[in-house]
Amino acid sequence: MHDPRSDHRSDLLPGPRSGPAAGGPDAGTAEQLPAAPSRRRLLGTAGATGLLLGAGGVAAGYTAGRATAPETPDVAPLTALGANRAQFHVKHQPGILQPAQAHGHLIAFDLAPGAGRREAAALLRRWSEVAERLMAGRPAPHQDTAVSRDAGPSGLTVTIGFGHSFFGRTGLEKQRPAALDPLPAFSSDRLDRTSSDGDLWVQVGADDGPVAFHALRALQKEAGEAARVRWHMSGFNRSPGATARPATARNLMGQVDGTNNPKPADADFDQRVFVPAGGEPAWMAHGSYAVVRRIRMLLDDWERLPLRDQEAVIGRRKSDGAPLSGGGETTEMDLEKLDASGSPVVPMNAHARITRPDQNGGAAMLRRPFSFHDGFTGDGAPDAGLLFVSWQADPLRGFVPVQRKLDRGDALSAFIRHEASGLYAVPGGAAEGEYVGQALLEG
Ligand SMILES: C=CC1=C(C)c2cc3[nH]c(cc4nc(cc5[nH]c(cc1n2)c(C)c5CCC(=O)O)C(CCC(=O)O)=C4C)c(C)c3C=C
Ligand SMILES: [Fe+2]
Repeated sequence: MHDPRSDHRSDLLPGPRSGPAAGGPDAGTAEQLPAAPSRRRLLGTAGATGLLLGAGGVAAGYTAGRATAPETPDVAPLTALGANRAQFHVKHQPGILQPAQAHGHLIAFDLAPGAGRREAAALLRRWSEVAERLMAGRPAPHQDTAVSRDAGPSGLTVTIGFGHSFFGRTGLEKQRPAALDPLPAFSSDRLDRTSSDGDLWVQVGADDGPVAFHALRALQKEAGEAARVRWHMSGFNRSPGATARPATARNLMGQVDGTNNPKPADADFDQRVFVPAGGEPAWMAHGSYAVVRRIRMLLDDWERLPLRDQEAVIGRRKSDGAPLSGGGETTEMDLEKLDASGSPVVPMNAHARITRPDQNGGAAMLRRPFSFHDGFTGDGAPDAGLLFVSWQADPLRGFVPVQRKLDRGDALSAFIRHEASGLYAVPGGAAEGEYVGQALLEG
């Protein structure tokens, strides 16, 4: 029997392409609502009972490999993209292990004055219901706007986390994880506090723009009187199918970005990314900590840089992401290799050299970013860059040591600016009949 709680790869969906998070072939087995031909059969014969997809038994509380048809039996058959469905009731919340989708929204809320633990619990219950329904391709529970109708779930994921300030507002200080202590200040920070932090954080991703917007709007409306939007950012990635073969994503500087992400098949993947079952605090079992940074790219400066210099900044070739020491994209970087003049082929301040776990006491994180573009500044420069989202079991053993190192001498830092920051505790997935964060709010 395949136990979804013993193997997080059962949480994974296959994207139509590989992504920085799931690492392509390592993305694991997947479930999809059937694409066009088999969906016809689904609608004709299996609609009420659902269709068994993929192998596997059911661990108590979590969804097995079973998907039910969206409640729109009159619509035309879905494409593979539209039919792609992530499960809500899984060990790790959706939106961590799946390849980053084409459309993303990051949104933070503050609890309204007077709202406390009771209101927060009711809100998390409502958000969980919205997420579960929309991720299954069903309408929102209240006054659905039809924005995503006909599109299927399109790989929609909703991920919910708690910021440092949430615990004071709800009288749950004793439950606040030490790992949520504010990030240290970094010398390169240029942070706008109004678009940083927040009591609650939600990540929405989908491979269809209206599907992502629909979910974002439904969640915002369900916040009702309990919480108000503090900040919102939207981002994007390449659309599934846009490249001829699954390829690691490129960022807006044109670099192949995500090559050396930890892979779910790595022996230490879980240990690096997720809080273990017996970890502290208990309500964070199977959860993870998300570091969010809005990093503006100074693209005018970057694009003026000759290709050779751009490659030296990262330590990898721009064409295919291969290390400057030779080989292909996935070849191990040779840090010792010298050129004819005796200098390291991969410069000492190259970003891909100094971010490596072996240069940072083993510190590692799963990067699952979105690009952003929010127009142009007064001088015509694009307000564009990376919505950097990293996932780790402990930020003090993931993001913090690496960012400290980058702060001291990263060749990339001349071309980027950290403009907003957040750190959130993202609990494990909700079991069937439960809501996200229930163990915290009712524990
Ligand atoms: C503190 C963590 C990191 C920040 C902030 C960060 C910003 C950032 N990175 C790129 C582009 C690339 N990063 C690459 C590798 C890489 N970056 C980090 C961490 C941060 N990056 C890590 C841990 C790694 C992997 C190191 C390793 O194990 O080898 C690469 C190379 C390809 C890859 O492995 O992904 C690129 C390219 C940008 C543009 C950016 C801010 C805008
Ligand atoms: Fe990086």
